[in-house]
Amino acid sequence: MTRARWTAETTPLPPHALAWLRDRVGLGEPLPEVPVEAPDSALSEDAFTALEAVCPVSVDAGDRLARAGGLSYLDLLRHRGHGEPAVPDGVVRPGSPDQVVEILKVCVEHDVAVVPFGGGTSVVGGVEALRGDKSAVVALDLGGLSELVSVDPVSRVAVLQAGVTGPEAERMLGEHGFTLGHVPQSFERATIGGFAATRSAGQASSGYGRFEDVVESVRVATPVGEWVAGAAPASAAGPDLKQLVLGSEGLFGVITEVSVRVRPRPRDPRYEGFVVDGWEAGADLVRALAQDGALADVTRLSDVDETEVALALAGSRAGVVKKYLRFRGVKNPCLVILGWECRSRATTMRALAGRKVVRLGGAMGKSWLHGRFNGPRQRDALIDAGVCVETLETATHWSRVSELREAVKTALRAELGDPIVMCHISHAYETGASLYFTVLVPRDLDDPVRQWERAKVAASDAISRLGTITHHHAVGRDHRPWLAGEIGPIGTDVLRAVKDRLDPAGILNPGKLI
Ligand SMILES: Cc1cc2nc3c(=O)[nH]c(=O)nc-3n(C[C@H](O)[C@H](O)[C@H](O)COP(=O)(O)OP(=O)(O)OC[C@H]3O[C@@H](n4cnc5c(N)ncnc54)[C@H](O)[C@@H]3O)c2cc1C
Repeated sequence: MTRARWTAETTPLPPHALAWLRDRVGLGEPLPEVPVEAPDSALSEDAFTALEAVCPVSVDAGDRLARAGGLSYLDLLRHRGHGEPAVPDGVVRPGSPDQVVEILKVCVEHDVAVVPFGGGTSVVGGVEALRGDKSAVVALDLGGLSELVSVDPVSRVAVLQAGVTGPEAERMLGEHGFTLGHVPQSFERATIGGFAATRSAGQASSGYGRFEDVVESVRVATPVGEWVAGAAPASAAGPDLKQLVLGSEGLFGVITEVSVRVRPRPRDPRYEGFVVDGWEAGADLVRALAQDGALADVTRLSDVDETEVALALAGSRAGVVKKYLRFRGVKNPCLVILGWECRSRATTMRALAGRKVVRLGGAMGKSWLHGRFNGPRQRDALIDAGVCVETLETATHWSRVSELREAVKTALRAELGDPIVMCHISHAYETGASLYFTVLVPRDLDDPVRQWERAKVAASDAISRLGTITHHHAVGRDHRPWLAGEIGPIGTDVLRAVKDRLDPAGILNPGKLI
């Protein structure tokens, strides 16, 4: 596993995409890759021996570097030698929930901080190996908790261990005829425990729900013992404590098992492309679908910039599509992708009737489906080509969606000059929607780290004025400065009180969330 790239093999950008980038964005200089070294491990011999008595532990430099941070743009730069990665002093690999409980006891005893590490796909510094005030820090790699524990086909509930990855969950559930339907763009690497710890949202969230919507219960190892939260499909037995664990980002305990609602595998999934004229018309359309109960499982609206890029990257087909759209009188094309897996296509199509929507058909839908995981790979290629590329996300109410989109674009332009800022809605609700931004700008070779840090602060200030600091990437270390403003001092105190009760020694994931 490498932290510097999404996959071992490079996926080069096609020549037409490179030519378009050079023309529209301008390419920076390729970044020289500087070898990164791990500092010596600070794990004491006593701590190492006590941990090893429970499960395998490694202090190998390669193992530690492979778990030094997540996969944000700045993480990737650090692993190419620009900026300092926080490297854990050891990697601990439990094989069962009971071993996790034991490890936490040992870490309390030996003053060792613990960073739960699922797929390591955090883009907000959630898996930074920060030591806090402890003598050492270990990455708790949950890859060994990789089983489907049980399936209840009558209730349609399955129990999965925390380290199961997205593809493995689908493979194992598929053998029973079920799907979880949770497919974020990080699907290939991210884990069930990570989805739960960050309240993740998949691409078909309008149909299957966000991850917290599918969780029935969680099994959590805490430094004060094991805790199971959630007992029934619905309950009025006080506040929903499992919701306190969901989104706790490894600060309250280590999630070892998650019981989830599953659905029969879709028999005839269908994805189609449409185009509307202009962002406002598109946002109105998605709002109407959400408020009339007519959303497709996958409902995505790209703004003009994102649509332009999608068409530019599509190569030769783009010319034909553009010609057709001109013929249909579309001046500002905004691409809409709709996909039906469990919801009714007929309901959506009835709601579309009478609206000014151009149908591009199944080929465009299929093209989105085939490219749905390309983002991370293309990001590697873009970084190689001298581009600063990163994403931002938020959610807000419908009445503020367009204002927030403009505010983020303005903030980024003020910091970055003339970047391309693409935006899409990928998760829609009756009362509002998420906004997801992708930023492309030639990388500043003198100080590539500071270039993005400044832009991120400006964009986050704009986001937090008008929406939530995060819709699905979570808080981690990077969004922490904005959380208190969103939840207020009492909210912060509540989280701190829970943390103090469950983790009195403060070993779990220091420096994140609160
Ligand atoms: C290219 C890319 C695309 C992405 N797309 C999406 C997307 O579409 N939707 C989305 O929601 N997110 C997305 N993300 C963000 C990220 O993938 C999610 O936050 C994901 O849920 C993290 O899962 P993970 O297993 O990789 O967790 P990690 O990155 O390993 O950990 C994330 C946080 O959870 C904690 N944690 C992990 N496992 C446990 C556990 N078992 N118990 C307690 N705490 C734990 C960690 O300490 C950390 O704070 C994307 C990231 C990348 C790099």
